[in-house]
Amino acid sequence: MDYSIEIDKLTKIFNGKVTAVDNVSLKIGSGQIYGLLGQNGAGKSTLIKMLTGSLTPTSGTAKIAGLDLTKDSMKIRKITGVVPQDLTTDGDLSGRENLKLIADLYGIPKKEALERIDVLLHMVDLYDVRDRHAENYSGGMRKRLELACGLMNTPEVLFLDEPTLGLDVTTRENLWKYIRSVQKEFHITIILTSHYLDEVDALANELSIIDHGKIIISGTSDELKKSLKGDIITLKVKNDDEYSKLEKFPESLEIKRMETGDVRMKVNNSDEVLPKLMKFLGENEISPEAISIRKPSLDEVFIEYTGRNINSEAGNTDYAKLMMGRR
Ligand SMILES: Nc1ncnc2c1ncn2[C@@H]1O[C@H](COP(=O)(O)OP(=O)(O)OP(=O)(O)O)[C@@H](O)[C@H]1O
Repeated sequence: MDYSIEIDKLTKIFNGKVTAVDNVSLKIGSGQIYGLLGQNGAGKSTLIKMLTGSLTPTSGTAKIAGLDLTKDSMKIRKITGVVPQDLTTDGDLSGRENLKLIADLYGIPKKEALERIDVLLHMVDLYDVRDRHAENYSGGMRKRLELACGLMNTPEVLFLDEPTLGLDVTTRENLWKYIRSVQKEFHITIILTSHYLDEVDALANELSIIDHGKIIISGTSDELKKSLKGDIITLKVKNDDEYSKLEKFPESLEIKRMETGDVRMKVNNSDEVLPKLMKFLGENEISPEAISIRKPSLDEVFIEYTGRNINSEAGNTDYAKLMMGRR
């Protein structure tokens, strides 16, 4: 396989204390959208900043399109595009002026720059508002302008750091359309960081889960889901005694207690197992406050490998929940 990015034991320790990226090794194939999925503070931005040359690694190496991160940093800047988390475009300039500014920074000849600006403005559907000040764009339009800026130097590799952060659901999904079309039109490799499971699931051909600076698991979304080998039943039990009794349930393939105190049980087929579980609960006088059943999904993968929900505040609203009403 042809690799766009080869990372070898990359580490970043801030102030000799905070290990933001911890010994990461990863190979990313050319021409795909690769997702780096992790909670806030997991180390995604730090990894991207090292790969794009804005942070020096504490140790380790990486190659971008065959170029060495430490030796060829200038060349790497020329062949990579970055759309950072924060807005970089100037609100006092129009969309077109912002793109012109980037073209000047890259030293792109004027005629070529003007042609490319038009192509990009059409691509992100901003051509009609090209002369409007960027500060008057909506959140989604502004992000699309950022995307176009990241493409101005026709990069081989494009880094998108939390591209839809802070956007509403509809605008996020709309932006996904543009990200897909960029990858399709330009055949470039896109590295996308996100803490939105649905985003990574929808866009990435392959992904890695990053937690506390480490890569926990990598693969396609389907591979990761299949690795769960079964359905998950989560029970909110009252105490250790109930947990000990539950451990004896014969149909359970695996059972563990989460940081939240919930019990997570893996079973082959929840449809068949559930009636048996209900009988077992009754016979053993276990009365959980809630039971939820989940088929393999990317959020389940995240919980399985990190022990936590990716967005604890979001709660469990996504899941089919079976409440038992015994509060
Ligand atoms: N310049 C810095 N100095 C000290 N610590 C830092 C610095 N930058 C990041 N960190 C720490 O490194 C860890 C990883 O941060 P990073 O921004 O890479 O995470 P992230 O996964 O991108 O999250 P987010 O999306 O919220 O930015 C965090 O603990 C963060 O506080």
